[in-house]
Amino acid sequence: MTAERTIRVSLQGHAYDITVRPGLHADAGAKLRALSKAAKAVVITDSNIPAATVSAMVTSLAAAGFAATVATVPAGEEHKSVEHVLKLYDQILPLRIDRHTPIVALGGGVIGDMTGFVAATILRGVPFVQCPTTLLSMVDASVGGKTGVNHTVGKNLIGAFHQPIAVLVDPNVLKTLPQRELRGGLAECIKHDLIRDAEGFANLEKDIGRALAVDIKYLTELVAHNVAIKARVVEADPFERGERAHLNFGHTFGHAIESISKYSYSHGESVALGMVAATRLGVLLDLLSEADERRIRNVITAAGLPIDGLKLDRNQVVDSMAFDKKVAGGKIRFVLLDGIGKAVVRDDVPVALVREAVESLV
Ligand SMILES: NC(=O)c1ccc[n+]([C@@H]2O[C@H](COP(=O)([O-])OP(=O)(O)OC[C@H]3O[C@@H](n4cnc5c(N)ncnc54)[C@H](O)[C@@H]3O)[C@@H](O)[C@H]2O)c1
Ligand SMILES: O=C(O)C(=O)C[C@@H](O)[C@H](O)[C@H](O)COP(=O)(O)O
Ligand SMILES: [Zn+2]
Repeated sequence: MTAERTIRVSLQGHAYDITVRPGLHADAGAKLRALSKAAKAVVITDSNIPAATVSAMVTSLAAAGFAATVATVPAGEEHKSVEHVLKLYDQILPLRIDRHTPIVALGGGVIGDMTGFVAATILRGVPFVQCPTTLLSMVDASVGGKTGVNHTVGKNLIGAFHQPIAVLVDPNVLKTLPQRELRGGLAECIKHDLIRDAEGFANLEKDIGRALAVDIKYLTELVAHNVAIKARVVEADPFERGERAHLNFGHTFGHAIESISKYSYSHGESVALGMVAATRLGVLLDLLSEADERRIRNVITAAGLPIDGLKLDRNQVVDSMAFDKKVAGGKIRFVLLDGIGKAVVRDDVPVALVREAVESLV
């Protein structure tokens, strides 16, 4: 049996545990009961989450004395919108919840971000629990309290910071996850090691095949490793006033690609391409060696993620980067690598080099 791992996110007034164990969702109700006396709970999920995963959660909540209602949105990034948040309010408000009623996010990052936003805004704020079901949401999206939705102008442009009261990760649910989604999660794992952990990156180069083979023991360790990296960054800078921007490595290019492609590139695929472009920019600025660039391209390829073949209007991609939330004083702030394991932020990158980096994706 794989041991339970607990990673504390120590935020003043908003501390919580991330618990990781195969089979954990059977105990989700009991874990939540230790944090809440509420009589009701609401589960938000999407139309692709296997029925068995949803009913196991409802059963676990009921066994702990929660009368649970399920609210469902259609699956897909294109539904991460204000319109679907309104539909969730329509489903939840008639249930007569109160300010203590916990809302459970059961799904990938789309569900986690939307549920967090609903929880931040309904009745001016109710508690919520992250029960991530994709690798991407286990290693990244469920932690740190960034919640929100997309706008036609760009990714995640509407939202709020709202921390969950617990993150409950059951890696067994990854057995039903499509391979494309598993690969997407590896993009954020690669990102975490690139910005903070050179040794972790070397381990990932060696072991990435175990993730793709859905080795649950390995995936449990991988999730624990990644959430520990993310938790330390979020603790140091919960509202992204400084070093939290490092978690955006690959996202300035990535969000532009995701949005311009109308989400035909998934978040993980867009971040992979974004990391390739940001890596190229690092080489062009003499921060990173070509040998390190080869290692990065190789591990992204080994994860089954794209490094080129971009079929989008390059000017549109560059233009869309102006909507990045890290823009300050009209300047785009790029997260770059100053070697593997170390991130830096630069706001002095010539646009010609940005274009060259985007060209390298074609
Ligand atoms: N808040 C954050 O810090 C943060 C971090 C990273 C990404 N994100 C956001 O997360 C989103 C991407 O999340 P994602 O990659 O999880 O995508 P997703 O939520 O769209 O899930 C991908 C697909 O997998 C399906 N699925 C989920 N779990 C499943 C399971 N166990 N079995 C079978 N199918 C399953 C979903 O229904 C969906 O169709 C983006 O919107 C991104 O902006 C947020
Ligand atoms: O938690 C963070 O901080 C991140 O940047 C994590 C990213 O992986 C994630 O995609 C996040 O939603 C991006 O945030 P945004 O502020 O650039 O919209
Ligand atoms: Zn991301």
